[in-house]
Amino acid sequence: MRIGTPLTSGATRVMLLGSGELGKEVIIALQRLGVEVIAVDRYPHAPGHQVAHRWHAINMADPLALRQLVEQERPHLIVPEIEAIATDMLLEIEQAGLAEVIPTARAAQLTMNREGIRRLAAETLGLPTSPYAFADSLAALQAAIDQGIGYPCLVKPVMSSSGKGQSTVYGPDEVAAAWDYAASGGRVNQGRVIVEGFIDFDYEITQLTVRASDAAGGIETHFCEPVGHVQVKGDYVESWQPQPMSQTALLKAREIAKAVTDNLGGRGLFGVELFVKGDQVWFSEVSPRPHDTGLVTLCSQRYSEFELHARAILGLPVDTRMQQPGASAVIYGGVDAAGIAFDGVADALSVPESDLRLFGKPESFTRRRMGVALANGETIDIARERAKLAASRVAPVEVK
Ligand SMILES: Nc1ncnc2c1ncn2[C@@H]1O[C@H](COP(=O)(O)OP(=O)(O)OP(=O)(O)O)[C@@H](O)[C@H]1O
Ligand SMILES: NCC(=O)N[C@@H]1O[C@H](COP(=O)([O-])[O-])[C@@H](O)[C@H]1O
Ligand SMILES: [Mg+2]
Repeated sequence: MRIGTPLTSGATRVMLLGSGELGKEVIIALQRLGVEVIAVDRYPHAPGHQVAHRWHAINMADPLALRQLVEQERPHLIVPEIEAIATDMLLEIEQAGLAEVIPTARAAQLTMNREGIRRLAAETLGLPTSPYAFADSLAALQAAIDQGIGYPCLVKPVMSSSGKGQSTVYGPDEVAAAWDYAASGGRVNQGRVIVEGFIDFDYEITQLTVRASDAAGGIETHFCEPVGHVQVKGDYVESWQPQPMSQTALLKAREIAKAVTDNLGGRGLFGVELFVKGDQVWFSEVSPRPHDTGLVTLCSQRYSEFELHARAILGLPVDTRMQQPGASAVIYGGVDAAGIAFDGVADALSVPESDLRLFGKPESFTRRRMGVALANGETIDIARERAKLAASRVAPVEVK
């Protein structure tokens, strides 16, 4: 793709729908390639707003507001960064030729709702997943568990991310609480949940997968080294690269990732979430965009997942090489307050081979991800210890 000069009539314009910590890094990568970037989120001064050419705060789930903004800004590419977007309107925009949606409007639509992507993976593509059912009421949820899903199981809103509204249910007396929590925790409350049988995995990975243009004008699939991670309450707290895997499990993981991403199509980076036990691999879900656990690639790869996404969506060549083992550890807000400060940054950065990203979110919540520590080391164990140590030294504090 030819790239113009930002802020002139020939500019290459990219609009991010969602401008959190992941979008912020994509925007920085695009800015470095001379792209004009318009950052959109639901609230002002989102992380990506702070590094874009222009920013807007709108309700991205409102189709008319979305259409109006696209007509006003005329982006060449629209890059969804969160799930909760008016994806019907993205389809209309794509069909009208107003802009290209990354990777495709259909991919955004299928992955915004757990039902779409789960049925595609399990029923259309025949990939191994946890047993699952959908329910629209507490009674239906209880029936699904009784009729086969069993305990323990996970209950999740069909539309949510970062573990919001998700709980693990160990017995019949916990079902009602899980239903209520799911109904309150979805980003767009649909009153519908997925219930999944619990997979007792050895470890879980994100298989970052890139669909990029090749020299012949087709699309080639590239894989990053597997990213291992630890999740607490459905939200990632630590990740590392590479995750050691048996050759059989790695091949299966990549086969699954290829099948899913081939079906979703388009160009860009995907985060394919997989559970692994021995040589067995289950598909969990996929983000058609950079993945939070992939923040580790900011220190472990030659080109981070954000740079790879930027290159792939622009039709440029990619290189998924890992350079050195790395790890990331999340920094939560710890306090409910606006305009917080971070103490201990110097101590954190005195950890060998460490780095930090403080996202600049205007408001902190106890469990809101406000930053991440990164570290390298000769082994993943050393990198993980360093990242955790650096993260633990950063102290978010209220500014009085
Ligand atoms: N069926 C399952 N069996 C065992 N663990 C599970 C299952 N489903 C989810 N988990 C655990 O919960 C985590 C979060 O689940 P999931 O990825 O579905 O939630 P999410 O809200 O989409 O999170 P994110 O947006 O951060 O990817 C998983 O990474 C895994 O650790
Ligand atoms: N697992 C998905 C994920 O990590 N998404 C990232 O979190 C942001 C929302 O954060 P917020 O909830 O703190 O506003 C999103 O914009 C995206 O960058
Ligand atoms: Mg997930």
